[in-house]
Amino acid sequence: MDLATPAGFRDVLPDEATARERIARAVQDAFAARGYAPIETPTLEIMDVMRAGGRVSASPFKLFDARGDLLAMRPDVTMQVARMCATRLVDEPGPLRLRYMQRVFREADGSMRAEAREMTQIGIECVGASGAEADAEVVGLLAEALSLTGADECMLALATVGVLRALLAACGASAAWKERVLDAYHRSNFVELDRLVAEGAGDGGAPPVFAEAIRKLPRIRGGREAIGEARALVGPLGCEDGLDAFEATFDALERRGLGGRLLVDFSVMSSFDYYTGLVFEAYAPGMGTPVGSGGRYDSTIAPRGVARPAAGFAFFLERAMEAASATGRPRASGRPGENAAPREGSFDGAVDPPLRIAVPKGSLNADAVAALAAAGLDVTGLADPGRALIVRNPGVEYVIVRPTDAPAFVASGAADCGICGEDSLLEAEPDVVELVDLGFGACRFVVAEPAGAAADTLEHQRRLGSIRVATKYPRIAAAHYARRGAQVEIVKLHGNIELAPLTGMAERIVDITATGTTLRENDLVVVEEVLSSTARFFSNTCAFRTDARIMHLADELARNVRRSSTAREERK
Ligand SMILES: Nc1ncnc2c1ncn2[C@@H]1O[C@H](COP(=O)(O)OP(=O)(O)OP(=O)(O)O)[C@@H](O)[C@H]1O
Ligand SMILES: O=P(O)(O)OC[C@H]1O[C@H](OP(=O)(O)OP(=O)(O)O)[C@H](O)[C@@H]1O
Repeated sequence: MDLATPAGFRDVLPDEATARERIARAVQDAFAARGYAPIETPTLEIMDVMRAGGRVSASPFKLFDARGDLLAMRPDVTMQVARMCATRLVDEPGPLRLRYMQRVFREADGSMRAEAREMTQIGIECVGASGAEADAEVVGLLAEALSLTGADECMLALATVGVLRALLAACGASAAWKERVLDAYHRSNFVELDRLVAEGAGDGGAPPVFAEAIRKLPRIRGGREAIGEARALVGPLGCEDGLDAFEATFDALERRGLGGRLLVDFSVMSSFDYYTGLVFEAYAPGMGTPVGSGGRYDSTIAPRGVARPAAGFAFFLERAMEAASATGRPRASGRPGENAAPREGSFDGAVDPPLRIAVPKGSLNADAVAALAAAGLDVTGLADPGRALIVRNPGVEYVIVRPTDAPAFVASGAADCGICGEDSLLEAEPDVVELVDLGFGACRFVVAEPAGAAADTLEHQRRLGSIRVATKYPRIAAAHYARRGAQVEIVKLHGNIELAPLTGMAERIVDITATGTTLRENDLVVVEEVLSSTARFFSNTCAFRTDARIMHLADELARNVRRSSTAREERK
């Protein structure tokens, strides 16, 4: 008999269970002292209810019940509370102050399979109260709860979603363009945002003043002054929605003594769909994923058509305990835990732990090293590291990775930021901030088949209803064929993809081509274009928000890209 626990699940031993019990009691007591009453929600939830709030976190376990309803083990509790308030609590006079501590079930995405699939969510919802004091109450309680767990070095990043909504509503762009902008915000893809803005009004985009504001907004960050910066950006366009309330909330939190733990960051709204005002996330030093998050979601609870104000948060007990006990990831030098406060954009290494950058080996390596050197980093030893996998220089630490692994290193927080091809990011779909198109490593993804095989491929398709497509990039290939509505069977290979149609293993391939030499030498021809790719500089989401050196480096890299493209233009 195999005595293992299911993947992503674990037993909790007495030591840890005792600590969990103590912390949970302290946190629940603190919530209760503020008038929050306990609730419980079902472990299984109807999928449609979960989806009512927009994007849902992936639940690893779904099943049909005997009535034919599609159920999921809850990945989140907020939508369940919203449902509870819209139904059985609908006639209760507000404000309702509710607290919970429940297990939730999450599917770790792609490369992050080592993550837990069962976690303990502790949260509150405050329904029926609005205004700065209500918002500050919620944020203040998150800070207090995290302190009670021992994770008192957590930083809180705040934003309000009203500004972006107002910009999109007023800009006059096409619905499709606005949808793409929102999607780029959600995916924290600044490169795509820049591209959409550059498209211009002619292609359904926003006129330049609005487009520029939409591009700049997620880059606004700092302390209180960042609110003023946002105001200066969107005020002239009449899009200050929610900023007064946001400022009042910030003041109220400062009055509660939380000023030193607050970051204003308008990219935080990337992660949310159903929020209508304040949004916030809590980051612990050295941890690659947020410990908790929350916000105001006034229109979600709309019983009998009447919206009810609501705000809340949830945090993961396990992550908070990890943040408290440690220390985050092991660091080769510098003291862990020091990188909580937003830091200045310097690389002197005197105070800060070194910035850790994932650098691709292989064909992108030389250009990546050159770009980092041109941005002012000390790249000594990086071009020729021998068998060393980590190169340490003052203020910076390079981890040398296979390009396909770079997204996993950065998304998990094992590296603060990194470089790899856009193709690797598209394939891994990691939760990272995509910051700069570095321009090098240009290649195309194409569908190819042996020259003269078109008729055979068609016949195969006609007889069997699908064809076999070999690729190293199953997600990119599947997305391409899904867009075209064509049925294929994907054969995943790790290299020398061209062999597949030459040996009868598949009819076609989806693969990278740059010079076209490999296709030519193997007598393959391109039958479709899929996408083109260049190298990207990208960042861990928490590191991006708490470490000012990353934006500084992104700015330097982007400036150099612009400089070389201007020089190229001038030479023409
Ligand atoms: N002709 C090309 N062939 C392969 N990759 C290219 C080419 N041109 C540019 N690239 C970029 O370089 C990256 C791959 O680099 P490289 O060939 O060194 O690694 P790999 O061995 O294919 O990947 P891994 O080691 O991660 O499996 C691609 O992801 C792509 O972004
Ligand atoms: O158009 P070209 O300039 O000839 O480049 C294309 C070749 O490069 C890539 O292979 P890679 O070198 O990454 O090796 P792999 O087959 O092991 O992936 C790709 O898979 C092609 O085989």
